[in-house]
Amino acid sequence: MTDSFPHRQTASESSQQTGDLTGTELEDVVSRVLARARSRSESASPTHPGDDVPADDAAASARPAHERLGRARELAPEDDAHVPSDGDQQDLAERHALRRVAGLSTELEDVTEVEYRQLRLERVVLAGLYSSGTPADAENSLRELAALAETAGSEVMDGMLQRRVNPDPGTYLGSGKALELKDVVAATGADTVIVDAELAPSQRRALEDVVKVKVIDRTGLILDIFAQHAKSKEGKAQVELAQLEYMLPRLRGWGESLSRQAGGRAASGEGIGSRGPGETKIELDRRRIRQRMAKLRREIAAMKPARETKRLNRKRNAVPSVAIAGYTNAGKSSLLNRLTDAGVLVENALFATLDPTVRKAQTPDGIGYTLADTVGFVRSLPTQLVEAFRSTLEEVADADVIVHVVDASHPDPEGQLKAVRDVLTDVGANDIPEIVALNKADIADPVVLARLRNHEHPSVAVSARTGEGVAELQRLIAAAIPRPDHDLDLLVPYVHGEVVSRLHAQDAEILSTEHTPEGTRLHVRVREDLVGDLEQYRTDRAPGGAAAAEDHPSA
Ligand SMILES: Nc1nc2c(ncn2[C@@H]2O[C@H](COP(=O)(O)OP(=O)(O)OP(=O)(O)O)[C@@H](O)[C@H]2O)c(=O)[nH]1
Ligand SMILES: [Mg+2]
Repeated sequence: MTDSFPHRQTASESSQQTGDLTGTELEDVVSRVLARARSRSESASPTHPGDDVPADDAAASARPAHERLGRARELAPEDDAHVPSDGDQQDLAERHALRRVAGLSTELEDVTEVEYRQLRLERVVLAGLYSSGTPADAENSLRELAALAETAGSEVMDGMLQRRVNPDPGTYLGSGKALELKDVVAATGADTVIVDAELAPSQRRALEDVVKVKVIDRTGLILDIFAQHAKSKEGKAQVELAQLEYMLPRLRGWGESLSRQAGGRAASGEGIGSRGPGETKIELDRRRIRQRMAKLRREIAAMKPARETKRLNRKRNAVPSVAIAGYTNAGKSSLLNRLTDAGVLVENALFATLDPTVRKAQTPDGIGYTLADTVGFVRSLPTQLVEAFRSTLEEVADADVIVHVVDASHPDPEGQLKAVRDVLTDVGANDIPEIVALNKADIADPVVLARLRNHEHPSVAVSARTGEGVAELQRLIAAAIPRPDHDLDLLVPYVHGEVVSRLHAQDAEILSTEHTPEGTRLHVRVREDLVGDLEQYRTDRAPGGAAAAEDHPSA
């Protein structure tokens, strides 16, 4: 049917005129990107798109690895099996129990709800441009977009890439490609197009006018995922703020497509949705959005002190802090679970973690430290989100050591390393000592692992799944965290036995212990904050310290 359209040229014609990929190149890329979507629609699963784990994936893992790589995934080419070290994945059950059901809401309570409803995704077609990079780069980016779309709960029907030096200022894609996209949309029955870029509001509108379905961009999609996943009060507020910020300049466009959706009813002026927002309404909405944003900013600012206090407390007690950072789906939460038995949510989805967890951990020689899980990073993380999550990311900026987790089985681990480092630089965390954990070593290509190990120092190949390399990672962490550095000789009278137990509990390195008639003699290394408390027991600097201790027994 599409062949009858004059703009559908043969591959070679079109590549001469618009600089598209050649026919085979394009076929190649798209077929690889969409292999999974296709295999899924062939299996014609009657269930909800999000519930398709069993049959499909079992079949996929039975196929040879090179075929499985064709899955439209940044996601692992694997089932979602959990290993015991993942702990109880209660959050996962909860998340899966709550699925979106489209089109249920009928009444709009306030303007923000309009936007949320606008973003509800179902069957989507992806579209991207590639200018300077290789086809492989473009393919990776489109794969990632497919994974993001799936994480947001939609089904990817098809994808298109156009080779073009600069985006079309009007419709982003060239006008011919835009029409072609319209055909693909019609042929697949898609209701949404997702563009792999941040579109200017006018581009989004113009493209929407061509393809006749809703168009959203990468930023809108990521914001949508964050909105679905945020759980804590602060996380929710931050995401809403980012969404509103993103929406504000685009308000007019949303309003228009909304009134278009209302269709005939709007024209005949009856019933719900008939009052398409006119200019005045939009002005009003803008003001309400600004007010809401101001309120959210105040709320977030008010939540900050609690976090700050906690962090300062940790600093005061000088417990070393380690932050786990890395690209989304790299296995950060899995690794945290491995290192601490935390039972943090692990999911083969992008941005599973939005509410960072801080856990206690210990080096093999018993030095305590905190280990913080963080929000995953992604290429071109929307600036609105970097802003909104700055306080979360500050947790990283404040760490003594960063464990940078990379998915070594990913097609472009170097690109992920760079994307993460860009954000780290953004939040001022670039000079913190970094340990690179090359995760998923169980399924990674040994050649890639070797290449990464050569370039990244210090680095270690690990598998959160099998536990391989985790002991080595623990050793690297132990070597990197600040150690207690005050060397003291103590004599603690037996009546003050609690001091000795406190030393054991409090991250002191106890180098020697000797029981003498006067009390316990210890040679220890402690952190600054303990030195004052121990002054009265010191035999190295304060001669007669033991006697002093008798005079002023500590509480
Ligand atoms: N084969 C293999 N899979 C792993 C390994 N580590 C994690 N995974 C899988 O990778 C997926 C993502 O793991 P998570 O721990 O949720 O990743 P994350 O970095 O916390 O992801 P976000 O929170 O979404 O940013 C899950 O399906 C894990 O089971 C590993 O060492 N080997
Ligand atoms: Mg996580």
